[in-house]
Amino acid sequence: MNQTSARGRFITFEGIDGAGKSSQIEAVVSVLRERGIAVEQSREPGGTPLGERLRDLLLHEPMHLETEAMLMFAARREHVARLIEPALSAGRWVVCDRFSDATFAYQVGGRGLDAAKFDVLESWVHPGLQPDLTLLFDLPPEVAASRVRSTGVNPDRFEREQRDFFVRVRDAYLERAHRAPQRIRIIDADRSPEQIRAQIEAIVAERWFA
Ligand SMILES: Nc1ncnc2c1ncn2[C@@H]1O[C@H](COP(=O)(O)OP(=O)(O)OP(=O)(O)O)[C@@H](O)[C@H]1O
Ligand SMILES: Cc1cn([C@H]2C[C@H](O)[C@@H](COP(=O)(O)O)O2)c(=O)[nH]c1=O
Repeated sequence: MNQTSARGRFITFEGIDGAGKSSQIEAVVSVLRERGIAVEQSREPGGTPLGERLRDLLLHEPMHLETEAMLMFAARREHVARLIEPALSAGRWVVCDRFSDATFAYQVGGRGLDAAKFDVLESWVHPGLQPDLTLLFDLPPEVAASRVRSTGVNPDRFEREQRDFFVRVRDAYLERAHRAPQRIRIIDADRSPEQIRAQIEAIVAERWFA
């Protein structure tokens, strides 16, 4: 490991299912690599062999809501220890599809679990670690749902939730963004992929390459 390299940056993408994060993540990773930056692309739940096994359970296996919440954090513990921290410490950037904001949006906002418990889990699992930048893809749940349907892929446990659930998840994300406006940038995701990509590239350039 290069002891003198500066710590890498941690960028996360968030939003309700079908918001359009996946293709834009690829674009950001390409832009960073073109600038010569070493980037790890990852996702949650997942990102490690064990995390991916937990992901499979989380997305497909019926379970108690608190089991779901704790498995999200178990997968995250593994991810932080094995991928995120080693990469950032070695100067590599990490671009990740979802992180703890998703737990506050889905498990607290969507499922109605107690936020205080997650504050404790967060400070246990990743004390002092927050993304440097979070891009929150915001759009009406009905638009997102129609995008999910149009993929033709069998919906998972979360994608099968009803509109009310996604309204609560969206509201929780927006409330979190309003409390941390420097870190969480809201992207109007109900636009063309080209418009969204241009805005994201401008945000990244302004933050680090101006
Ligand atoms: N800006 C856009 N306008 C219209 N359709 C889009 C847009 N962005 C993505 N899509 C389409 O919507 C669908 C969902 O997109 P994508 O998989 O990128 O979303 P996501 O946020 O990663 O969803 P999930 O969190 O459920 O994995 C795909 O079929 C994709 O082609
Ligand atoms: C990290 C995290 C994720 N979720 C949910 C949100 C999504 O429905 C799925 C992951 O699927 P994606 O299509 O790859 O986005 O998991 C959650 O409920 N809580 C979390 O902390």
